[in-house]
Amino acid sequence: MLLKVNHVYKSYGNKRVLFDNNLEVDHGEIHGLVGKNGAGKTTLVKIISGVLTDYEGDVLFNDKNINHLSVIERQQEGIYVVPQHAAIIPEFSIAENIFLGTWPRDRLGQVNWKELYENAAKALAEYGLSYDPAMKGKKLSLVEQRKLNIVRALFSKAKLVILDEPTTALSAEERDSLFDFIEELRKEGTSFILISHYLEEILKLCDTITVNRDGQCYTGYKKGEVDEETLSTLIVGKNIELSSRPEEERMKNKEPLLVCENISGKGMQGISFKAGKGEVLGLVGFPGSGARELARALSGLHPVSAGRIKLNGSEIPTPKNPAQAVRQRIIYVSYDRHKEGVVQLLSIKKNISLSILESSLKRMFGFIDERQEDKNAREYFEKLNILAASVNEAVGQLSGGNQQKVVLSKALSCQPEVLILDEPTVGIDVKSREEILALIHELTKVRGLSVLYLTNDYNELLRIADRLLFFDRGKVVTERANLNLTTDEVIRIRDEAKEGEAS
Ligand SMILES: Nc1ncnc2c1ncn2[C@@H]1O[C@H](COP(=O)(O)OP(=O)(O)OP(=O)(O)O)[C@@H](O)[C@H]1O
Repeated sequence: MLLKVNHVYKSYGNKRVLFDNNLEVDHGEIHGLVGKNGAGKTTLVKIISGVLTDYEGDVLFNDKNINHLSVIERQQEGIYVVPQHAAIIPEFSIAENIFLGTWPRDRLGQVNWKELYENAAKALAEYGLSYDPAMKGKKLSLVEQRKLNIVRALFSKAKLVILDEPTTALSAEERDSLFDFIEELRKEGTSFILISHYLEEILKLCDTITVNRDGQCYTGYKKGEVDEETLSTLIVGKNIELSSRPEEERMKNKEPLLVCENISGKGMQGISFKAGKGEVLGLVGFPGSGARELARALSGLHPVSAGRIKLNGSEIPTPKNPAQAVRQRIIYVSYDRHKEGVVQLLSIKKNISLSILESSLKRMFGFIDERQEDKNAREYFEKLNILAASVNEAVGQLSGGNQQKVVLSKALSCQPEVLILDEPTVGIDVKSREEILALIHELTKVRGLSVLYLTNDYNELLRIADRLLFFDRGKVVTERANLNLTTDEVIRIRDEAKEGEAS
C-alpha cells in the first residue's frame, strides 16, 4: 500500500468531526472519496496532506509514519493536493507556472530562462500536452489549467495526487478529457484520491471507493460492486429518490414575466426571449456562447450596449450593477462562491442578510432590524438544511457544500422575481441537490418566480427545466420544450446548432 490512514480521529474544539477513519490507497490506484456536505472529506484530506497535524491516529506513506511531517515535507515524500480552485498565476507563462518556486538559476542567482522553457517543453511533451510553454497561464481553459496543475504535482515528484472536485464547472467533453489524462497517468503508476459529488464519474473512474458518512469511513468498495443507487444510499444513510419536475408543470402555459428584446453587448448579439411566470428556463451553450454573458448582463455584471428588458409588462432600465439588479428583484447566484458568493469571516446570518441590509432590514435612522434579520436567516438555515451549530457560525468554518447553501439563502432572501442560477449545485451532495431542486420547483409553483438555470450537468437540467434555450456566438440559435429530451439529444442539438451557425 502507498497510503494507510489508521484509526484517525479529529475534533475542532469540542466538535468531533472524524471518528476512527481508516483508508488504504494502493500504487497506481484511483480512489474515490465521497460523502454528504460536511461529512469530513476535506478534513481527512487536510490530515493526509499535513495541513492539520492535531489529530489522533496514524498516517503512513510507503510504510513510513508521517504524522510528524509538515505539508512541505509530505510533498517531498510525494503527497500533493490539487485544490478545487487550483492556483494558476494568470500573467505567468505556462513554464513559469509549472516550476513555480523552483525556477532554475545560474551561478549568479539569475533565472535561467532557456533551461526553464526547455524543461517545461519536456514536461509537457512527457505528459502528452501540446501547450506552448511561453503562453500566458490566463489563456488556458479551465480543463487545461486543471491538467497543468496535475503536471505541476507530478513534476514535484508526486506519487499520490489528491484532486478535490476537479470536474466542477467543466463540460461533459472536458470531464472526459481530464479522465483520459488521469487514466494515462495511473497506468504509469501514479495514485489518485478523487473527491467528487458526481457519483457517475466516481463509479466510472475509481478502482476503490470510500464513503465518509457523519465522520466515519466506510471503505473498500471495489469497482463494479456498487451502483449509483447503492452509493447514494451509502452516502445519505437511507434511500434517496431522484425526482423530476412533473410534466403537467412543465407543459403549463405561463404568462410572460421577463421579456428581453435584442440584448447586445460583449459576446451577445441581439438576444431575444421570454421567460414565463413560474417557468424554469435552461440556458445551454459552450463557454463564450452568450448564455453566461446574458445571465450576468441581466444581473448587472456584464455590459449591455443595446436592447430592452420588460418585467411584469413594464420596461426597466438595464441593470448597470448588481445592486440595481437586486432592487429590480433580479438575483444572480454565481458559480464561483469564493469570488462572488460569501464573505468567509462573516457569520451565516450576516451573509444571508448582506443584500437586504439596505432594503427590507433597514429601519429608521439607519438601524437594522436585528430580530427580523435573525428570523430571516433561521428560515433559510432550516429550509436549506445548513449543517452548522447555529446561524452565528462563521461561513469560513462550514464545509464547501454548506457554504453554497448560504449563497442560495442569500439570493432567496432578496425575494427574487427572476432568479438566475449559474451552476447552483456546485459541490452539493446528492441529498442536498434533491432538496434544492425541490425548493426551486416549489418557488416557481408557489411564488411564481422565473428561473434561468445554467449548468453543464444536462441530466440535472432536464430534471428541472421546462424549456431549453440553446446559445451560440452570442445568440439564441434554437429552443426546445423539455418533452422526452435526453442528455444525448441536448448535446446533439447543441452541437448541430453550433455547426449550423458556423456554416
Ligand atoms: N476550521 C473549522 N472549524 C470548525 N469546524 C470546521 C472547520 N472546518 C470544517 N469544520 C467542520 O467539520 C465538518 C467537516 O467539514 P469538511 O469540510 O471536512 O466536510 P466535507 O465532507 O469536505 O464537505 P463538502 O462536501 O461540503 O466540502 C463540518 O461540520 C464543518 O463545519
